[in-house]
Amino acid sequence: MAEPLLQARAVTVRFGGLTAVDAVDAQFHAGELVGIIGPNGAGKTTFFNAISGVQPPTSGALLLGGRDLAGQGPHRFAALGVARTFQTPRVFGGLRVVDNVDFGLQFAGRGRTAVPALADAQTILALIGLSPQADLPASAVTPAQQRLLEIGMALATRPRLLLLDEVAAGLTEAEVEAMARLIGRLRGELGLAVVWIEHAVTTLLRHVERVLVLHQGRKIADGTPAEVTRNAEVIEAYLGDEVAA
Ligand SMILES: Nc1ncnc2c1ncn2[C@@H]1O[C@H](COP(=O)(O)OP(=O)(O)OP(=O)(O)O)[C@@H](O)[C@H]1O
Repeated sequence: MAEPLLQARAVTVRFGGLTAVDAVDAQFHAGELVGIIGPNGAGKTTFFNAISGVQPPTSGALLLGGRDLAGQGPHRFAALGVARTFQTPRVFGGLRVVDNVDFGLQFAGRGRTAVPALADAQTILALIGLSPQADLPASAVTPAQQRLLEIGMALATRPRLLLLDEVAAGLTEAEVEAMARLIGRLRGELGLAVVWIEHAVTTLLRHVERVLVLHQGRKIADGTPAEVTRNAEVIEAYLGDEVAA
């Protein structure tokens, strides 16, 4: 198999006496759609923070393009093709929707792209279905549209690896399905690797091809949805009997 886009080796994040992420090994390859699940407080967001430069790991390595980026900031990760969204969308409410995407275009400092769908802010808005809202202030669009906009801002940095943190939280069933279809297209049409944290496990497992399970900071499983839902430790820690049945 080709070299992974990003490889986490024994990544550990401690906050005082609490080990939020405990020696997690993981690798993500080009074009993969991977889910991350686990109970509240399992360390999912902290792991994302570590692999996007938001939270320097206490120990461990983060290999991108053969370099260890552990301890570097988000700009470095963005410049090397890692983009992420946050649990609470971080859009600039006073700026127009299109200007928010423009901000993303400038953030990673990448002037060119080989991907026509990411050529400029208007094209990115068309991809995520927000062209009609282009000139509205970001604060005026719906919560679901703000989540899409945050994905647009992340796409504007021209990533190779896109990290999505609960982008379907609080959406209606129809919106969740639309979001899942968009995520599938980002992977399918743009060839991005997408790693997706979501509490809506049943939806997630229907769409991803591999899933990592975190529990108390440790990775307790890493496999296909079918493998993970049969895993005794996962069932005990998280899924319960109904998903296993
Ligand atoms: N900045 C911080 N300072 C101290 N403790 C933190 C910090 N960030 C996270 N934690 C703790 O680390 C642990 C893991 O939190 P994290 O948010 O990564 O879990 P999660 O799996 O994303 O949870 P959720 O599904 O509820 O979002 C929790 O016990 C949390 O309270």
